[in-house]
Amino acid sequence: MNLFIVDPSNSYRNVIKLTLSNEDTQITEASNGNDGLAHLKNHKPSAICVAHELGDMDSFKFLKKLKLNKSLSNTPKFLLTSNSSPDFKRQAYDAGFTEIFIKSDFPTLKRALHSLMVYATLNISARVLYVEDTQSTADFTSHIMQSVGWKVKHVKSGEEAAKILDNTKKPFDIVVTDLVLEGEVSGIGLINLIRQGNERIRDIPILAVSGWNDLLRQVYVLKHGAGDFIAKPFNETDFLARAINLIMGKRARDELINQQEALYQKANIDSLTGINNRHFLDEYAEKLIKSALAKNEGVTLMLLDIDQFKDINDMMGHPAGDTILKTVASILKNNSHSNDIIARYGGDEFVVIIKDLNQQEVLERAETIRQQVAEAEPLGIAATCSIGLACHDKKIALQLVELLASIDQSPEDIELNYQALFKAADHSLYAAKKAGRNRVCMNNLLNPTQ
Ligand SMILES: Nc1nc2c(ncn2[C@@H]2O[C@H](COP(=O)(O)OP(=O)(O)OP(=O)(O)O)[C@@H](O)[C@H]2O)c(=O)[nH]1
Repeated sequence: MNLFIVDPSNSYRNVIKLTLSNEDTQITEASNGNDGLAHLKNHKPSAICVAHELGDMDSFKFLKKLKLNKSLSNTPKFLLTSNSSPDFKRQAYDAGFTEIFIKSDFPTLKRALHSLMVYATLNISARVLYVEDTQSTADFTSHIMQSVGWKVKHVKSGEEAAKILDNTKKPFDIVVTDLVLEGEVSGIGLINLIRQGNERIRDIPILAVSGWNDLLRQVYVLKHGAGDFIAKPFNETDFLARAINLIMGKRARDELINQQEALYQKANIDSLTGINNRHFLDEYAEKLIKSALAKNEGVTLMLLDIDQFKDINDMMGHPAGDTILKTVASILKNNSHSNDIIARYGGDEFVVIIKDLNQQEVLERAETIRQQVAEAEPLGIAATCSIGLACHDKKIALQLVELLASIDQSPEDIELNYQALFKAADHSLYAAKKAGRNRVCMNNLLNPTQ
């Protein structure tokens, strides 16, 4: 960023240079108004800082003369003054200064210049869906966006825009829409379509453009979900600043979502196998089982343990053991339904919670898994597993309720929860191991094996 300072005080200019020495800012300077104006005839800095007393003129006169230079009309002009009286400040704003800084308040000046620098060096690329029915306005605005390197898709109606949003694979960074459009869908209609659309489009920032600069309409448009509003005819810098703010805001939100997702993954996903970990299981299994039991749905807890895994590790090495763990996880995934929970409980032990299958179906699923593990032989290594099941199936649940009723008890009186199912499945697993491994055992809670 280039900063131009006009101040007669050599030492003050040096202090500013020192203050901004850590920023990526080139500073040029002049010590009086005429030298400053002469310099600015051939240079276009990113911002101009002017002291009030310039020796040969004051800052108001300086600014008046500077206004003749149209190429600087969009350049921010800052007044550096020691005069903090409200009247003086008002005069300075009336004269056209963008912002006023108290000379001794270096931190505030530094923050303002830092923001300006971030913005000036912001080289964002963007895909824009631009909806405007008047060709001349569309040409002018498209040119503004294309001149900063944005890719603009221009259409004239809300219907065309909706179709493109539906079909496009790569999402747009922003939708810029006029309120009056060709066809039946208005700009506000399009905003509603986007905000109430599918999850791929409903968060796209929207900049609404209108020929009517009327407050009620602005508020109405913002309430419908536009991120900002700009009235025609607009200034190029104003338009781009609003569009960039919307795009950057969306990017910041997306980054936050990605960070949350990464945190979730770290906390709940087993890094070796990519399936849920014990933390996730402890958090959600109880809720899932409780809700299944409350609705009298069947629920099964499957506990799978690789047989003599320690020997495999010892003989084939830890990395080979890891491959077996990954193979078992993918077999479990391939045999699961979307609402099952699959987790690596720890070491070579896996848990699957299955909803609403009867005993026979659960046994068949477990048997398939056992067989596939035995046949997989990753890296040519034979491995088997033992599976313990605790099945609380629907029919049994009803029998249980009847049984409890006959002894004057209700289902709430018995502890049928995650811990109980886990314990029962663990008994089954123990039974499977004891009976020689590579087999499935079931414990139906009403007829425990132990
Ligand atoms: N490769 C690998 N091994 C692991 C990992 N986590 C735990 N283990 C090993 O898994 C083995 C688990 O063995 P155990 O469950 O005690 O017993 P086992 O050899 O499987 O015998 P049974 O269960 O009685 O059939 C231990 O040797 C652990 O060191 C891991 O992430 N990768």
